[in-house]
Amino acid sequence: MDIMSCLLIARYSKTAALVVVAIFLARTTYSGFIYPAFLTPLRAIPTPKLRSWTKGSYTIPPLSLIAQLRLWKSTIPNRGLIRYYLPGNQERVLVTSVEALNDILVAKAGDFTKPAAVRSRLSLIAGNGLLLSEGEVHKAQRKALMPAFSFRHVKNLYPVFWAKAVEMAECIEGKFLASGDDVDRPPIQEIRNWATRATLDIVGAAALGHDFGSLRTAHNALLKQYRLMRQDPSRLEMLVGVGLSLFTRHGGQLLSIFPTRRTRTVKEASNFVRTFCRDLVLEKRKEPRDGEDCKAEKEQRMDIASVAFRSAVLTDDELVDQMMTFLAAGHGTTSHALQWAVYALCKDHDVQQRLRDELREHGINKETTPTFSPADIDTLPYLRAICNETLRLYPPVPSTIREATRETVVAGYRIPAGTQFAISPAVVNVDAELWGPDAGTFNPDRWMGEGRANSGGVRNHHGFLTFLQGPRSCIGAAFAKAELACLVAALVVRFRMELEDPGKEEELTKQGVGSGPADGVHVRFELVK
Ligand code: HEM
Repeated sequence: MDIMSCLLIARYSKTAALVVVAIFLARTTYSGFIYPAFLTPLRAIPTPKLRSWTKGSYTIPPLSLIAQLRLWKSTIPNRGLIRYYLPGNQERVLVTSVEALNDILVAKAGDFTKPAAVRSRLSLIAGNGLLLSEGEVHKAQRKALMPAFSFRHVKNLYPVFWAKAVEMAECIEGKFLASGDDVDRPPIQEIRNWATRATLDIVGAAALGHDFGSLRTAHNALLKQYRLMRQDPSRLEMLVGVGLSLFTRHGGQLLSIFPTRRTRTVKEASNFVRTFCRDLVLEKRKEPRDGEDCKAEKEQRMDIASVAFRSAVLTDDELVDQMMTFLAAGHGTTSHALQWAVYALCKDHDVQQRLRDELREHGINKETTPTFSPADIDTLPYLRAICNETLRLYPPVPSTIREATRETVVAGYRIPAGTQFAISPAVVNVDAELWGPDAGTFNPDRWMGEGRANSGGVRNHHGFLTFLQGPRSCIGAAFAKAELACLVAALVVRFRMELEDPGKEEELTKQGVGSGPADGVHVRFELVK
């Protein structure tokens, strides 16, 4: 290359670099200052005063994101909506009133979907099943699956929940020590470990008709794949994501196309789970074709997938996606709920003892467990109250997102298509206007007494948002509540539980799916005599 060419390249690369810097500065100024202050069509909606381009509206770093949302809700005067900004100054709207919730979740539910970026990220973990389908496809899938998730049918699954809950307690006690295991099992164990294994086994047996046996084997291949899929993006990926967000709303989606080590690992793990579910469907397909006995046996299968399979509405491929959805939506969430329940019970020994007394009064104790009818679990008011209060104060899905697909109106504000909303059970479930002044404390008694068992005394049913409301509410709510009740009962009847560090305080921190106590809850188990 001659000297002239070198000089030309140097000159043009300098110009190109200057152009990139200029575009970057112009975009930053526009999206960081001009747009949110003067141009956004949402400027009538109140917004936090402080804002920076790198942190968006999150300007109080020691506060978790959830704590920050709660602070805005209680300190910024608003009429149901608060506008805030993510890092990179992407705009989002927090929904704070029951009227606005009703607009988005019920009255105008058809005007909202999960954003495409969220769907494409979640589809790897949860398949393209009920959780992520939209419109008419969703309606048809929901109709096909409703009978299997109805309370009447879920009751048939209680024995499975109870058997697995007892197995978990027995494992903690050390009943199934493999040779080589420590015979003097230490009394302190991490609840997260057992909760994850128990809830995977339960969703396997009750929703898929397959026993993973993960309670008895520490290393489960499927659990490993879910751990791999939950990897957070690296710092570099996050930085690139924020950079991309300056130019496009689809930065997250673009990022997932880059073949980084993380995206490759997540795709491989997703394929593993998909292949596993496909094999299960093939097994179901191959099963008894001949013989009345086999047919009768098949018809007795109560697991959710078998019921859906018998209805013959879903194709095999659709069933594979639904199975992936049940696995993803059904085990982490309940595992987190159990971890929070144990944490709350360890924090209040009177509540723990009162529950133990109730269980015993109803004839449930370690020895008489086999004669106990699992369906009785619904008849224990205090157990139910504790589970509901745990789900209220520590919602395992602390927030979710909706995007307007067309221009619409929410809480009286005109909302353009593309506006994103944060719907946060973690914020709404502790609203003092709905729950009273003790909304932020763990108080199972709010669910006790005349007419309170199902409402907890909340002023409006949208105030309990743990399973959302409306046509996109959790289809597995009855399943999850009964499962949690069995798991809690089986632990409390057998053990007196105390935190390893009784002074430890835990709070909900993360947004999105799956927020458990940060340290997995280290508990000292003492056998109840
Ligand atoms: C404590 C446990 C659980 C909690 C807190 C929970 C919470 C939720 C929430 C908040 C949603 C709505 C998400 C959104 O649209 O943004 C949802 C949807 C869903 N959940 Fe659950 N869930 C739990 C357990 C389960 C279980 C055990 C299953 C199945 C076995 C399940 C299956 C589903 C499905 C299929 C959907 C999609 C429903 C639809 O869009 O029509 N969930 N869940």
